Order: sequence, then structure tokens, then C-alpha cells
Amino acid sequence: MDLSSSAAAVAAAAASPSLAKAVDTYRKAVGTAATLTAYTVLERGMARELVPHDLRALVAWAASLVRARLQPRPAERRTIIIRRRDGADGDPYGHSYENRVFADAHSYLATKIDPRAAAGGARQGGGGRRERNSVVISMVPGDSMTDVFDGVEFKWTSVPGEGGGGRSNGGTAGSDSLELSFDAEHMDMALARYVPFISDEVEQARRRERELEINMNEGSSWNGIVHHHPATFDTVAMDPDLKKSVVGDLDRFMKRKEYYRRIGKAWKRGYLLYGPPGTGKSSLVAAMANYLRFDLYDLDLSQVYSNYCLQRLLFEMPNRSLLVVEDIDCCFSARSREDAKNSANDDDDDKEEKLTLSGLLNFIDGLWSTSGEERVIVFTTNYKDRLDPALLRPGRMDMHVYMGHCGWDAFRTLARNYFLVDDHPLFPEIQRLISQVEVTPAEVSEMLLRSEDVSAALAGLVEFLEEKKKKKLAA
Ligand SMILES: Nc1ncnc2c1ncn2[C@@H]1O[C@H](COP(=O)(O)OP(=O)(O)OP(=O)(O)O)[C@@H](O)[C@H]1O
Repeated sequence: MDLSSSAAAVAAAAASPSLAKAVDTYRKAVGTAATLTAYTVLERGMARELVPHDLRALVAWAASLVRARLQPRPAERRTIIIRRRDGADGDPYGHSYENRVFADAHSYLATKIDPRAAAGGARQGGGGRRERNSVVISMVPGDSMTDVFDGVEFKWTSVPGEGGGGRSNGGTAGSDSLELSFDAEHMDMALARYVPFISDEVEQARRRERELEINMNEGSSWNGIVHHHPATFDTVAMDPDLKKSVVGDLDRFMKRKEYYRRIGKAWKRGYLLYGPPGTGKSSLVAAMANYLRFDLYDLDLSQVYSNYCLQRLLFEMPNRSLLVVEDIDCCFSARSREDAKNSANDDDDDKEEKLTLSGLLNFIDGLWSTSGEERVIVFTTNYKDRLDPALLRPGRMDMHVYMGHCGWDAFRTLARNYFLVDDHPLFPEIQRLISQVEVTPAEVSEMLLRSEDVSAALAGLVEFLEEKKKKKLAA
């Protein structure tokens, strides 16, 4: 029976007790039905047969309410637009500036497309130099990609620039802006964690990729050249435990910015490397710079004639740099002690100008404590006993590292460096001799370099060590 076809039929049906009963049953069912399926069955089965049009509409409405409750509602979304350039609107001269967040996001997305993509690229490095690598992989304008951070999905869309961008011109290189969209509930995470995370990642990748410089002073200015020193902590031959503790110390230092700030100390770390010539002090300095990805500033104090000159040099050093003063025992000789003795009654006009070790240390403490950025200073000496006590006082140099003669472990590192070998029939002989004579890693390196054939080189080393032993016994 089709009761919805005419008003008369509806009235008749309303009056019919059997229909009233059916409607009553239906109402109860609506009230108690727990699932959408139940509604659907009722809707289809009963409504068509029994229920008048208005009631059917009511039922459909109720069902849609229930459906809406049961079905997950699409989450509210937020979109952040990151423009390539900013400033043009607000700048009175109409200048626009490259937006750093855009550059970072652009580089970051390139590494998501291909992890080998260079994160160097568009923006200037910390020292104001333009980075060498540039991003060559990027999203095609109009395309989207999803990145997951801490379990939350972030969708990136590259929005074409005025020229329309396009595959031929390098993707986001042709895009004007990037859109970042995410569920509204993650707004805080996006701004406070995700975007800063991207900048950090890009910064770290840039540091890893950029070429390091070694700077040397000429008078009061620095001259820098690209620095390809091959030394790393893997190649420096030294006591393995000592090596571990140097690496651990650097790691701890780098993580402690907040700690240094809290205790009100300059975020700097001082290392004193000492030991005979040729034991690898300079190699260790290079390994430290490579490990930290810091530029090296090799301060030649014989070129520094006044405190003013020193001050200028230290001021010019950017953060994340490693200052090294080699052979510190020779730099001040007896002068600083003499100065200290005479300073009370010396009225020489230029006494303020004279460079002393404590002057240098105070400058470093004073200047660097204001920068709030990480600095590492390394002094090297062949003669620790000749050093000014000012330098040896506790708290001056944080770590004293002795670079000694070549031990067995150090020899094995060198053999691995030069020949990629971990064992050889001559090793036991070399181990015995090395424990009997003093030989520097520089001497061992020199012997290993003499032949490309491992057996010939090791035989030459055995001969050299035997000779040393003979001389020692004869002495
Ligand atoms: N510990 C080492 N590990 C690896 N190579 C070393 C080591 N010591 C010396 N060498 C080799 O010898 C060369 C000279 O060593 P290096 O200049 O590092 O020694 P140094 O202790 O700084 O010497 P000096 O006190 O004379 O400046 C290095 O270039 C390297 O090839």
C-alpha cells in the first residue's frame, strides 16, 4: 500500500489503528535503534510501506542527525602561506627580501623528495658568505606533498608564481609561495615546533655541507682560504680512551647552550694540547674543527702588536669558530712574567698596550661572554712546563690533552689510514719495538708513506725502529 500518494490516503492511514500501531512501533525503534544500519533498515523497510511523507521527512532528518554523530566529521583545517619574498608591501621603498622561512622550507622539501639533495642553497651562511651548493630539486608548482612530524600530517603545496612556474624552471624556483596546511588542532605544533624544526634541520645540513675555512691573521685582519684538512677523529692516532673523552667533551659542550646561559658563563670551551713535536696536536685541532664544522682561526701572535689589534681580531671572528694559538709557550716567552713583575712601578706610556697572556685570556673571556654563541679555543705547546701559570690555573683551559709518542693503538690507526690493514705478519714485531722506543706518529707516518706496498713499508718501519733502539742502547 502506498500511503504517501494522496492526502486522503494519508488521512485514512492516520485514522487506521493498525497504522497508528505501526507508527508507534516505529517511533520506539527510532528511540532505541543504536546503529545506523538499524535506521537504514527501518527507513527502507517501513517507511516505504507505512509512513506518511512528513513522517518520512522527519525520519530522514533524524537519521541524518544520527549519521552525522556517528560519522567522523572532516577536521577543521588551517593553512599558512609562506611567501618567497616579504617586505614589498610594508617597506616604504618597495624593497622585498628573501623570506628565510621560505628558503628553509624550500630546501627541506627538496631533501624530502631526494635525501641526497643539497640543503645549502639560497640563503647566506652565518659568516655572511654565500653558500656554494644550491637546491636543484624542488616541488613542481601546483603539486602537493605530505610530511609527517611527530605523527601529525603536514601538507605542503607549491603555489605557482606570476610566471606560472613549471617543470622547466625548477619547481618551487618558479613558485611564489608555499602553503602549509594541517588540522586546526595542530596550530601550536606547526608554529612552535614544526617550522623551527625545519629551520634547524636545514641549518644542520648546511653546516655539514659547507666547506670550512682556515683563517690566518695579517696584522689586525684575517685572511681566509678554503680548508680541506683531511684529519678526522678516525684518522688521528692517539690513545682511544683519550680520543673518546675529547669527542664526548665536545659533544657535551655543543649541547649545553642553555646551561652556560643559566650559570652566566661564556659559552666557550678551552683545550690545551701538549706533547712533543710531531705527535698530532695540529692534526687534532683540524679534526676538532672538522667534527664541529667550525672555521679555523689560526692566530699568529707574532703579528699582533697591541691589545687593540687583538681586540679587533677577536671581534671579527664569527661565532661557531675555533681559535687556535699554536706554540703558546713561544708567544709570550718571558715577557708576560716580566710584565707582571714590573707592572706595579712601570710608568711606561704604552704598558696598557703590551700584549700579555692574561690580557689575551681576559679579552677572550670578556668579548666572547657577550656573544652568547659557541666558541672553542685551543692552545698548543710542546712544553707545558714552560707555560705561564695563568694558563694552567684551574678553570682557564677546560681540558688538557696530552699527545704522546706512538703507542700500539696509535700505530694501528696509522696502518689503517695508510694501507687499510688491521693485521700483518710484521705487526707483532712492530708492537714489540714500539713498546721499547720513543717514536712519534709523525715519524711512523713518514715511514709508512715511503712505499705503496704494505709489506715494504712495514719492513722499512721495523728497520727504523731497530735503528732507534740501537741508538737508545748505545746512549
Ligand atoms: N697523532 C697523529 N695522528 C695522525 N697523524 C699524525 C699524528 N701525529 C702526527 N701525524 C702526522 O704527522 C704530521 C705532523 O703532525 P702534526 O703537525 O699534527 O704534529 P704536531 O704535534 O702538531 O707537531 P708540532 O708540535 O711540531 O706542530 C701530520 O700531518 C700527520 O701526517
